[in-house]
Amino acid sequence: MPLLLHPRFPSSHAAACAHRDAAVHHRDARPALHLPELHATRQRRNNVACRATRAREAPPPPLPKQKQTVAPAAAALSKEAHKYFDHAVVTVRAGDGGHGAVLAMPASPSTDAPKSPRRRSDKGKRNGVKKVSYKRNYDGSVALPMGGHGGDVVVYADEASETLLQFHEKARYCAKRGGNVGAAGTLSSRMHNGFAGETLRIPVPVGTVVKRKKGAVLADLAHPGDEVIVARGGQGGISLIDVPEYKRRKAMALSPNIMRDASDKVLIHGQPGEEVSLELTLRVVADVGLVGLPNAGKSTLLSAITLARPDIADYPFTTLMPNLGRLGGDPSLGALQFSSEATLADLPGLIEGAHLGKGLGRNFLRHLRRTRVIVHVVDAAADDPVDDYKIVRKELRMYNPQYLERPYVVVLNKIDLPKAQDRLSSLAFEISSIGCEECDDNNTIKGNLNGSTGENNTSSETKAEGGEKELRDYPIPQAVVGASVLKHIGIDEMLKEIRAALGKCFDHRLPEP
Ligand SMILES: Nc1nc2c(ncn2[C@@H]2O[C@H](COP(=O)(O)OP(=O)(O)OP(=O)(O)O)[C@@H](O)[C@H]2O)c(=O)[nH]1
Repeated sequence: MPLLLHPRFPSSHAAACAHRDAAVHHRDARPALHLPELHATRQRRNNVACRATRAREAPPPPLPKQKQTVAPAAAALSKEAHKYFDHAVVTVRAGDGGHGAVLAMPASPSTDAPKSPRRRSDKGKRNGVKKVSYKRNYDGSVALPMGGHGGDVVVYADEASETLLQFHEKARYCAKRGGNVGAAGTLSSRMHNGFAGETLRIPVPVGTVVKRKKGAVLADLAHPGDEVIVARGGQGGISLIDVPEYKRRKAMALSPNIMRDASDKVLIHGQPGEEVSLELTLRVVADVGLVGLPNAGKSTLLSAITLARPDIADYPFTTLMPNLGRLGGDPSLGALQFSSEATLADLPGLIEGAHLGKGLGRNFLRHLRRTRVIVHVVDAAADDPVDDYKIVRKELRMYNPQYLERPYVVVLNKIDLPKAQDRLSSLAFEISSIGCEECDDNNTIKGNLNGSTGENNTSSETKAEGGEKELRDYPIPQAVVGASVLKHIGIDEMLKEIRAALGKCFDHRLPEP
């Protein structure tokens, strides 16, 4: 008869005895050493001891290394948040399944018991023993309790969350395991499944792309409330009935889950939860992206037309992380036309070579990906505003040529300064001439210039040799407006043009009138 193992009667004693016997046997079986051999062995032992002593004498230098690795990371997080806010790698582990149990059948009433006269209170009892009613499966077999399912791990887009910085402080998250089947012992109708482990929900900013590390993209959480299960909890273990062999046939009629031998015990163990490493990348979700060289006045523009209050200062790279602001709907338009608010993202200033990562440009450029309209801010009082304009356009093109296909408005800023005021019209003309009015691509939009004819350019003539498109092969701006966002000059005109560009993008989503 096969040996039936039961958790209530562990075989640890037997195992210990077997281990001791084996040890004794092993000692006895060791061949006797002759004297020279014995001497050599002692010598070897001494050598080892000496080496060990020497090793202990010179311990590896401990603390300074730890300081170097841990402390700067924490300091860097607060000082250089812009390097970390939009990318993080985390490891998540779902909960293990809870364990099932090995159960015994309840004792059957003794056939030898003397028969006593049946009373009213004995209703439902057979020979004085209460008849047990078990929970049943669909097929009629007795439902044995299962270990609880391990908790899943879910990542969801939360509007209250803004950056991924917290994942640099804590990079490992574990869900709870499922509960074990509470009662081992005798099968009864009151037994419950183990409790399911709670789902671990991890909030991330809206716009986070969740990807397996070095693997496939799992989800793009572009809208508030979007969520994805990234790791599934382990299945709970099943329970088994342990009955002696002579009772098996009867027990099998009740349930097929009869324990046969020790190897069945693995079935009662819950499955381990999934563990995955995830790469989280934040791509800002905004309808409008503000681009331009450092110090052009992008943050000032954002604070002039929205309630956002970004840092503004007279030195480049004041903005290190995208700032978001909400643009109210245009009250002059009907509710259906454009009542919804649009989000504006003020991106850090771009410099020449940004597409190659200069000034962390690549990190910022990727935040334009979801924008529909680009507002290009140019400092009209700078030495060469047209060149500044071209530098930024070229960087956009080299990072992602599709950025140049999007409708865009050029804001010639700082016209309160005399230098800018004098050359405003010539600048507007020059900038609005760089591009083609009707480009080949389907997704380009016919330009709407303030006085520009765009005569100088025809796309067929200006295509660069070798097939790569030049700036003039991309659409001209929707509008070029002069403004002083600091002094609130030309703000209405600018807003009108931004809304017009946005309106064109939203038009195709509006319901048919
Ligand atoms: N005279 C004048 N100064 C302006 C105007 N707009 C912005 N400025 C000034 O230009 C400087 C830079 O402005 P910011 O808004 O920080 O420029 P930014 O483009 O966001 O700069 P980065 O953060 O480096 O990308 C600040 O000193 C502003 O006060 C304007 O219309 N007129």
